[in-house]
Amino acid sequence: MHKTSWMTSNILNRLSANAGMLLLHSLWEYCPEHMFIVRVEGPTNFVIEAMNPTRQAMFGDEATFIGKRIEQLLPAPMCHGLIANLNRCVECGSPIRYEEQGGYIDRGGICQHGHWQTLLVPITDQEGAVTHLFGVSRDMSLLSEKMAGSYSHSQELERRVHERTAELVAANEKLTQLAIRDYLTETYNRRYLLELAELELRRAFRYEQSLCLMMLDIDHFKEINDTGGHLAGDEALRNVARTILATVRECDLVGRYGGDEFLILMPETTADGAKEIAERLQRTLNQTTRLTVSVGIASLTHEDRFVVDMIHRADTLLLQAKRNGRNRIECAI
Ligand SMILES: Nc1nc2c(ncn2[C@@H]2O[C@H](COP(=O)(O)OP(=O)(O)OP(=O)(O)O)[C@@H](O)[C@H]2O)c(=O)[nH]1
Repeated sequence: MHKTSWMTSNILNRLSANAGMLLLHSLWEYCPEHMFIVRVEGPTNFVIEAMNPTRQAMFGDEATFIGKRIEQLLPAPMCHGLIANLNRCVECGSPIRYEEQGGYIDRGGICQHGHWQTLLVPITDQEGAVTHLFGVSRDMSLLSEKMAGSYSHSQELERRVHERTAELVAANEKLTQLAIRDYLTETYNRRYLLELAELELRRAFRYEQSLCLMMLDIDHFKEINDTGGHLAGDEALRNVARTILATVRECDLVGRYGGDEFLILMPETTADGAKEIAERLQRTLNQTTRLTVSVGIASLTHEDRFVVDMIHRADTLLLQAKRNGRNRIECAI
């Protein structure tokens, strides 16, 4: 590291007699903070007397500065601020701290923006008059760059955590849907529908509400598979599911029971109401897909213990609808 003329300052010569000279010397030469000594020549009249290597690395060699007045070296706004602080330290005769920001010219002649936190210590002669000021400045721009770096790093981490959490939530939601939905029609699968249906049955008993279960089977579905292939059959199943979902109420539960059979559980619905819905469904399906369906509707009775009891009745009625010529609704009032 380039060494400065430690002895250029008279005041440092005086300090050299002190037992702490070695320590001060090392600090001056190797401390990463900026150090400088200003001679007080009168109010608002300050002359640079010495600068440590750290400060010279930023501003330029000592030769450029030593013996120069502050206003010869710094641009006006920065200079006025610094002189005000130097004056304040002289007047109060004790160390002061201050923070300053502003433009300066670096050792390469380039205009830079600086931000320093400075400690100014007055040095007095034997009569107690402040003859010099010793300054130690911390370059805050480096610090704020580092802080900005760590801030953006933590922001990036936070962003990734959010992203990962969103992915996990989405994956979890997908798993839940896979567990409860029929892969083809996206209506509920049989197991989940039966679980929900048991709850609805308990609720209907408890609040003495009506409850209907509709079982629906596509007529001659096998022919679609046989003539158009399984993909055409799959598409027909999806169409029927879409139509059912668009026709029933939001609180109705729709699921594929198996093959081309669907179950629709309708809370707070009488057999008449369910029949109306079934008729509407038949009409829409016939208009949009040309498919017909046979329907069996069972309504909740006091003898029912479980949903399978209702399913059994609806299934029997559905079979009856098939036997009676298909595209029919059979309902036990
Ligand atoms: N494409 C497709 N076909 C299926 C699926 N599940 C079952 N099937 C077919 O659906 C047909 C069910 O036919 P059935 O209900 O027994 O008979 P149908 O032709 O509909 O005659 P009816 O019900 O008596 O009117 C069979 O050919 C099954 O192979 C599926 O997920 N996709």
